[in-house]
Amino acid sequence: MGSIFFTSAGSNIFPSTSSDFGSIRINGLSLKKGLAFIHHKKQELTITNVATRPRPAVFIPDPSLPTETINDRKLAAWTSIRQERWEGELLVRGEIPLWLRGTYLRNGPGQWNIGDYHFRHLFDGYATLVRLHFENGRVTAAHRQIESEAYKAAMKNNKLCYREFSESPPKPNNFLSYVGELANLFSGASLTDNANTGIVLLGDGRVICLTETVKGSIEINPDTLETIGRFEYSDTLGGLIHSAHPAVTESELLTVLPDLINPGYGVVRMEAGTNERKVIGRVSCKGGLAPGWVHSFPVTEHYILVPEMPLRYCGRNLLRAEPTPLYKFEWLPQSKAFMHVMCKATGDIVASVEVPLFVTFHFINAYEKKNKDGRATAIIADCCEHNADTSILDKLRLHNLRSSSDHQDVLPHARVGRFIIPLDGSPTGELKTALDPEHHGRGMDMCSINPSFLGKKYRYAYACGARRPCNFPNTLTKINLIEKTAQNWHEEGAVPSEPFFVARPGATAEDDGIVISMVSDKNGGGYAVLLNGITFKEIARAEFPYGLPYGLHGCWVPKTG
Ligand SMILES: CC(=O)/C=C/C=C(C)/C=C/C1=C(C)CCCC1(C)C
Ligand SMILES: CC(/C=C/C=O)=C\C=C\C=O
Ligand SMILES: [Fe+2]
Repeated sequence: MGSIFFTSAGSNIFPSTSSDFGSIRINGLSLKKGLAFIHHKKQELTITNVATRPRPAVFIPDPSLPTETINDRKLAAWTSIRQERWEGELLVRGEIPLWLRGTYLRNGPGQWNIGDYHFRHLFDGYATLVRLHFENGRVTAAHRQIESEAYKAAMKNNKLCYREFSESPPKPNNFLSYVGELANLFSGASLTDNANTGIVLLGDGRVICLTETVKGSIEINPDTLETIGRFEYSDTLGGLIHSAHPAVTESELLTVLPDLINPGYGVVRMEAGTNERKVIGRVSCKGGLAPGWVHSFPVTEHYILVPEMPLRYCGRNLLRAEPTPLYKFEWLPQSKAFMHVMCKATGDIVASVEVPLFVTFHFINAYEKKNKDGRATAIIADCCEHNADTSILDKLRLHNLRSSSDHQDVLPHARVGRFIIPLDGSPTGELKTALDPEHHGRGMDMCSINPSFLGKKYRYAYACGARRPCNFPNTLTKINLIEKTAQNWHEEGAVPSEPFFVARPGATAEDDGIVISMVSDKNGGGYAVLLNGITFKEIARAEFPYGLPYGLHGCWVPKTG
């Protein structure tokens, strides 16, 4: 697959690709080779390339391009991107604050097919990056595929070549090749590097896309979205899997590496400006013979928390080529659930407590509860908790996302789960419901906070909630964890992605900023919505000339100078 720029092609512009991604067709205009910048004016667009601007044109989406139509509702969210890359200026409705200067980057699975072969799970898709650049109240946008080895090999060979979240290349047909497969699995050679989940700005300015395989750490250029290459860890720690959500600050990156051979979890720190992870400590599994799934983990000012979910890695399922109900995992309630607390400075485990069974992808935040002498007596850790029910994983199969109608209320219930982990040697911790889940429609995932409050006592969380009936979270919700209330944003038939908080420079109030979310609308279109962080009311939307697939997580690269 060649790189895709818009090229002139008579009166229509097609991406210069031989693939069948489809195309955005712009009539009545011929552009020189290069990136197109598009300014909308209602239905009319002005297209400019770098050399000649502005020239009027009308954007006509190709009606033959697929979007999912369910009961008259078209939704791009669960449909693969239609071309490998695009760049242009968006039509802004409303007013974007002038202080908002910088780039929002969002990662997520955006291509769920290899030719005619269709992936089954949301998490399988090849990574698509989306970029929104805010300056002077205007928004330029782009999307581009991450060129992971897994993606390039699939496109070149027209078949699946690596193990994805739920997909595996076909089973070997004889014993010898089975042994080879085993070796490839345990050396990591057959694992995907499709970095389709997280995206972080390191303290040194590098931007890294992540998935749960260590090899799937890929550096990208935040301006062009170009894949720079694999982020090579310079240490000799190895490790095949890690959390998709490291805790990143200006000075360091902390992450957890589940260890399947010697069941437990390694906790490491990588100083900004280096590629070297150093071990902080290790915690052994308390229940079961395999570690629990660690999609994310919470940190406080002085501690790293390692969650041990009863949804555990399963050696048997890892080896299977065909999918199992819980993919690479198994639900082992008898193995119980634990929270481990590790001191950041020493690596010592200061608490390892049994907690009620839980299922979470995303921890929201955590902080230390202190007594009047300033000593930490407990840790409070909040997460998007799926009521200890693993069925959410099945609901995220593309077939389910594409086929349920709006009227079927099939999204399992979720809540803000609050762990209270005592530091006084008690053997158990608590798991409570932080606020009445009715306030957010009993849907809860894809959370963010004001990043300055990471690890500190905080009041506000932003997340996707539900307006029922629905089959997927369909609201943006601002949770006040002190008042135990929520404010919700909803647009009928639309699917918003993770609300991402950007603080106003100089702000002192926790919620003084804006919240960005990318929305797939019911007509097959898409836009970025901006909400005022305080009022949680919409202040602007920037419309794409096409609908984007659903994405997972974002990061913010501020414009300096
Ligand atoms: C998108 C998301 O939230 C999670 C993605 C997780 C992935 C791609 C996990 C991949 C894995 C394998 C390919 C084999 C080993 C286990 C595991 C890390 C689950
Ligand atoms: C999209 C999602 C859950 C939605 C359910 O409420 C989870 C995504 C996990 C990976 O980042
Ligand atoms: Fe995630």
